[in-house]
Amino acid sequence: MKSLSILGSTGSIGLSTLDVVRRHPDRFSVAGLAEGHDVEALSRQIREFNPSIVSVRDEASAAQLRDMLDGNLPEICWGIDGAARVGEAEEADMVVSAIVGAAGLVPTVRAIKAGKDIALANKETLVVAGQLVSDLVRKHNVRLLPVDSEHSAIFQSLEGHRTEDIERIILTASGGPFRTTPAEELLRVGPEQALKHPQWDMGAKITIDSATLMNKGLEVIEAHWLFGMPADRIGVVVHPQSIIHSMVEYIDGCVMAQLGAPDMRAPIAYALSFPERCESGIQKLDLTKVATLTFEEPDTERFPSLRLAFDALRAGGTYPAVLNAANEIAVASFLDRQIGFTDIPAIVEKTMDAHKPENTVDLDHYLAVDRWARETAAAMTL
Ligand SMILES: NC(=O)C1=CN([C@@H]2O[C@H](COP(=O)(O)OP(=O)(O)OC[C@H]3O[C@@H](n4cnc5c(N)ncnc54)[C@H](OP(=O)(O)O)[C@@H]3O)[C@@H](O)[C@H]2O)C=CC1
Ligand SMILES: CC(=O)[C@@H](O)[C@H](O)COP(=O)(O)O
Ligand SMILES: [Mn+2]
Repeated sequence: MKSLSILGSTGSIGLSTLDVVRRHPDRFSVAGLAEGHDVEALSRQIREFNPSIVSVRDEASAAQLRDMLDGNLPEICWGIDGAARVGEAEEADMVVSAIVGAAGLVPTVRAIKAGKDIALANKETLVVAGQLVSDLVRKHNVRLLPVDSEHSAIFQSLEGHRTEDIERIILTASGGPFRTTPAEELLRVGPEQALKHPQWDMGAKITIDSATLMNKGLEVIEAHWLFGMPADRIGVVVHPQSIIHSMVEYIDGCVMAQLGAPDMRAPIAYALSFPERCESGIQKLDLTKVATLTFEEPDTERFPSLRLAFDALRAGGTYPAVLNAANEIAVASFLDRQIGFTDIPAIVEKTMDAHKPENTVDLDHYLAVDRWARETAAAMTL
């Protein structure tokens, strides 16, 4: 039996994770749950999965939750410290890191320091503090298993192969809802159009990132830290059907790929049950129904965010943390209709230009840079 703490349990990844857990009561149990403000949803999860510790956004939400529950109460905490305590829970064998944004960094770092294996959905953790997190994973001898669909595909395509035989890794991108939208129309698109992802049903922030191609940029940086590949050996190809989840090309020209229906329960089930596999509930792939798989070059003129992420990775140091924080602020402002779609990469680029880079592996330093970039980007949204 593997006991899980799920950080971000009421979100898209959290719900898919709990669906996998529900299918395997003999295999997985829930030690802890952490989320933000959806106390109602959390109370239902507590009744079904009986965790011993939970966390919500603030003290008021904790009081609200306590009033909703009767019988055996779990320990109730709040804030980032509360989420981190859920990750550190003694009975947890593995932590599913699925809080959205850089808010997931501290709980993930503390879970690693507590010796927990990590199933990582929260890509921002590696974008902000990739060197620190990689060092801690080695130091505490824990497993960092990818949940992100592309990285799970690469992880699976690497199995049984030697690192020195890899030529490059190739991330697939759906291209998002604006793949064929002309540049001048991108000036006018709003959140309701950007939130219509062609293939995946996900939280709002990552869905906007998919529309700008920043999601792919963040994933390039995530791949760099997970698989030790330099920027020049990470490729991106647009594949609108999202059936091939990513690929590894070897030095002999052979390419290994992982295919499947676009449903996050597959990579989640793989991370939870690794090195075994378990039934995930996804639809079986019928290639005769898919019929056509197509591929295109990404357009970094219309979608500069992908280029900015490669720039940040090549520049290194604290640049990726700045890229991420400015993007989080710009995406939130776009969702609030304060700025337009094309302002998102413009704000990220200007914030990066204003940054004086530093090399650091210190958590507080990363957090200070994150705060600076948020303030700088926020001033541009007014
Ligand atoms: N969705 C997907 O298919 C994929 C997602 N990912 C990554 O996984 C992560 C989660 O994405 P997704 O599930 O879509 O996001 P959602 O917005 O759907 O869910 C986010 C979860 O995090 C919680 N949360 C947000 N802020 C805080 C906070 N400060 N403290 C505690 N909990 C918080 C939310 O709680 P509440 O809503 O109650 O506030 C919610 O449970 C992201 O990093 C994303 O990039 C990666 C690959 C695919
Ligand atoms: C499901 C998943 O892993 C997402 O990151 C997905 O890849 C987003 O699709 P895009 O390829 O459009 O960014
Ligand atoms: Mn992905």
